Amino acid sequence: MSILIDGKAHAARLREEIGRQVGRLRQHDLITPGLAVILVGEDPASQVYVRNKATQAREAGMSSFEYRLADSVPQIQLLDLIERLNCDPEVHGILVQLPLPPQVDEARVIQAICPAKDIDGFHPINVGNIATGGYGMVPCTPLGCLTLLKFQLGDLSGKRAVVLGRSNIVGKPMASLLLKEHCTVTVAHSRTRQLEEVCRQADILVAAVGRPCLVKEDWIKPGATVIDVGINRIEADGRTRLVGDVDFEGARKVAGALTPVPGGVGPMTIACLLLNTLEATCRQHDIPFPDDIMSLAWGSTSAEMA
Ligand SMILES: NC(=O)C1=CN([C@@H]2O[C@H](COP(=O)(O)OP(=O)(O)OC[C@H]3O[C@@H](n4cnc5c(N)ncnc54)[C@H](OP(=O)(O)O)[C@@H]3O)[C@@H](O)[C@H]2O)C=CC1
Ligand SMILES: Nc1nc(=O)c2c([nH]1)NC[C@@H]1CN(c3ccc(C(=O)N[C@@H](CCC(=O)O)C(=O)O)cc3)C=[N+]21
Ligand SMILES: [Mg+2]
Repeated sequence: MSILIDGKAHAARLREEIGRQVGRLRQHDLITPGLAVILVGEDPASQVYVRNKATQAREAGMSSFEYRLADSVPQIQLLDLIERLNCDPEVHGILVQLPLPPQVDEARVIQAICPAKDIDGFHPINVGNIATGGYGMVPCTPLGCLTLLKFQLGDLSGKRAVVLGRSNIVGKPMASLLLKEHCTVTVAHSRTRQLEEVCRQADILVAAVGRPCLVKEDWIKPGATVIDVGINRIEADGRTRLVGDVDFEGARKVAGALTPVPGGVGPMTIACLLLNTLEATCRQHDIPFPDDIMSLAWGSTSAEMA
C-alpha cells in the first residue's frame, strides 16, 4: 500500500506559517496584505473555490476583496476593474478566476494585470522569467504540487517526471518547475502515442488532464510518486462525487506515494495563493522575504523528520 500524501494537513501548516508572517507585517510594518478575487459568472464549483480563498485569506489575517460579475459582463468593464485594482495600494494580489466567458479575451485580461500583483503567475512576464531561470510569480497549483513532491522525496534531481496535460495553468508551468529541479521531464497530452508506456517510465507522475480516473494501476511504475491534480465531479449512485484523474483504488496498490482527491493538491493550491500574496506584498513594500520562497513552504522534508 502506498503512502498517502496529506495535502490538507500540509496546507493547514503552511497557512499557519503564513498567518504568523502576516501578523508580523501588520504589527511591525502596519501593512495588511490584500487579495482581490474576480469571479465572472455563476459556475457553482468556481463559487466554492472563490469562497474558500476568501475565507482562508481572512483566517490568515489578510484582507479579501471579492468581485462577482455577470456572465455577460463586457470585456471593457473587466479591464477597467483590473486597472483600478492595479492602482489600489490596499490590493497586493489580483486573481481572475478562469475560464472566462466567450466575449472576453482571456489573454488580454491576464496581460492587463500588473505583473507584480499577478499572484496566479499567469502573466507572460512572470511565465517568461520563470522559464528563463529568473524571478517570477510561480503558479499556485504547480507550486503546491512541487511542495508536496519535495516534502515526500527531498531532492528531485535526475528523476524521470511525466506531466500529463499541457495547459498554461497547470501542465506547462509544472514541467518548467520540474526542469528547474533537474528532473528529466516529459510532457504528455491528448496526441501522445503509447501514453501508458510513457507514464510507466515515470518516477514522478503528475496528472492534470480533467479526465476522471484516466490513469490506471498498470500505468504506474511500482514505487512511483503520483500527484493527482484532477478535480472532476461525477454522478455516482444518484449523487455527485469528486474524483481525480487517477484511479485512486488501483493506484494505491502500486504507487510509492500518492495524493488523494479531495484533500490533496486542491488545498495546497489555495495555501500557495496566500503565500504568493504575502510575497507580492513584501516585494511591493520593499520588505525582505526569504529568497527561496519555498523554504517557507517546506521547512522540513519527511526524510529529515523521520
Ligand atoms: N487541484 C487544483 O488546484 C486544480 C485542479 N485543476 C484540475 O486539473 C485538471 C486539468 O486542468 P487544466 O490543466 O486546466 O485542464 P485543460 O483542460 O486546460 O487541459 C487538459 C490537458 O490534458 C490533456 N488531455 C485531455 N484528455 C487527455 C487524454 N485522454 N489523454 C492525454 N491527455 C489528455 C489535454 O491535451 P491537449 O492539449 O492535446 O488538448 C490538455 O493538455 C482538471 O480536472 C481541473 O479541474 C485545475 C487547476 C487547479
Ligand atoms: N485564475 C485561476 N486560478 C486558479 O488557481 C484556478 C482557476 N483560475 N480556476 C479554477 C481552478 C481550480 N482551482 C482549485 C482550487 C482549489 C480547489 C480545492 O480546494 N479543492 C478541494 C475540494 C473542494 C471541493 O469540494 O470542491 C480539494 O481538492 O480537497 C480545487 C480547485 C483553482 N483554479
Ligand atoms: Mg483550462
